[in-house]
Amino acid sequence: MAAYFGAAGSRRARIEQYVGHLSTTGVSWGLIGPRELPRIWTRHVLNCAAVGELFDPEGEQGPVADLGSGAGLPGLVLAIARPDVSITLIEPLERRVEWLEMVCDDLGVDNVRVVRARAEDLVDEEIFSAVTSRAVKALSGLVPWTAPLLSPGGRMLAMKGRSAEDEIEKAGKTLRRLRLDGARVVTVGAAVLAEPSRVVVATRR
Ligand SMILES: C[S@@+](CC[C@H](N)C(=O)[O-])C[C@H]1O[C@@H](n2cnc3c(N)ncnc32)[C@H](O)[C@@H]1O
Repeated sequence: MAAYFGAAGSRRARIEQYVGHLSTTGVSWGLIGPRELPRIWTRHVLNCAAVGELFDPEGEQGPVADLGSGAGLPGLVLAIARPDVSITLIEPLERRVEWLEMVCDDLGVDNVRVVRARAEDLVDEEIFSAVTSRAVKALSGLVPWTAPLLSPGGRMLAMKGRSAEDEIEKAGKTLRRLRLDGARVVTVGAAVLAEPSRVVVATRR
């Protein structure tokens, strides 16, 4: 955990506070299943924090969006781990947005914005240097939501499981049509996690 949140200090305190919210109101509001609680750190928090290994260590070029953020995974975890990066959490469901706003307020994070919207409704309104996502849609459906939100040179960072390579193959035409180049699977978190995270990375031409 120290690798992403420090051994002590505000990032460490905030991530513990966030896990406190996830394990209480996160469950009672239906954002996370009670059966996830025993593995909340490994399978959710650290697994998501590992995506930050793909951010520029000197700071991202522009703001980052997390598409379909749900309970803030991975977006809010990344915002806590990387207070130097501005992160917009995009989520269409009112109740989830309300929970995210409540939690962000309580944590006192000032690098996070919560936007209630469907990704496809933000086209031509918002541009980001990276767009993260986890468990939102298969890649062939996710690419049309992600690509229009990226600046030239911006990167899609889509967390995926074992199906990642398959999904890249199936989305080949869509990736080319929407000018996302070099789609590949990158493994992150190997030094911290027994099961490292897998991220599909592609760059907007
Ligand atoms: C399975 S949940 C995953 C939530 C979170 N990323 C996680 O890994 O726990 C999928 C999320 O995508 C959101 N979503 C569905 N359609 C969307 C759209 N068109 N644009 C943005 N988000 C959407 C849902 O409301 C939901 O919160």
